[in-house]
Amino acid sequence: MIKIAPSILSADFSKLGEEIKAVEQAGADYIHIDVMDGHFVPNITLGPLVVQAVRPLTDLPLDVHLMIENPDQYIEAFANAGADMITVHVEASPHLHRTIQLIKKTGVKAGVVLNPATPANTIKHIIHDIDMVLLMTVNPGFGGQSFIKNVVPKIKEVRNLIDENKLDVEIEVDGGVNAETAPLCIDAGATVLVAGSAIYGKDDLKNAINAIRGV
Ligand SMILES: O=C(CO)[C@H](O)[C@H](O)COP(=O)(O)O
Ligand SMILES: [Fe+2]
Repeated sequence: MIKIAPSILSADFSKLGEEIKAVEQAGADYIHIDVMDGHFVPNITLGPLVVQAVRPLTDLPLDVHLMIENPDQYIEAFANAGADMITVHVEASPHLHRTIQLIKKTGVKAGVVLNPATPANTIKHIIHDIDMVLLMTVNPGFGGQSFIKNVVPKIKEVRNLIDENKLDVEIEVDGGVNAETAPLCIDAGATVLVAGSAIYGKDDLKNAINAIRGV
């Protein structure tokens, strides 16, 4: 079954609690939280305090996507705030193995994110150590951008890498995912789909989630 992770980046922050409960009731599997620092990406969003505030509002796993420089410095704070999985960008983590070990030491699931232009082979030597690969299908920094189709063959490459090694690693796709682009990701081997504008931009959240899931 394909999992859907609504991105709260597209939610109305003035009523974040209601927005999170609404997607949980509409069938979401994870809550995707986009952390941006204004350095690694040209936008600033939220930090551990918001994750801590969200934690008691839902039973769903909190999927924290760190788009920040020096992720090692903040991993413990996000884990303590209630993250269930933390993903870090390959491009922001020069000592990726160490960073993954730091995440695992806190007891949360660890994932690695690749920007659209970053090749699949950058995770070849870390794939045995992680729970999730997050493939960006937009350049990170903003919601509401268009899906970059040229990333689809990379989803297949990562799927092959995982299957060849008989690993239980999720492939998550993030950026421009909607009812039209989701089937491309699913056919290529993705198991978790992040969507912000294609869910929070719609009146009927349940229909929006089902349409992306392909139900
Ligand atoms: O990481 C992200 C942007 O950097 C967001 O998760 C992503 O953009 C979701 O928004 P949308 O579905 O509207 O593209
Ligand atoms: Fe994200």
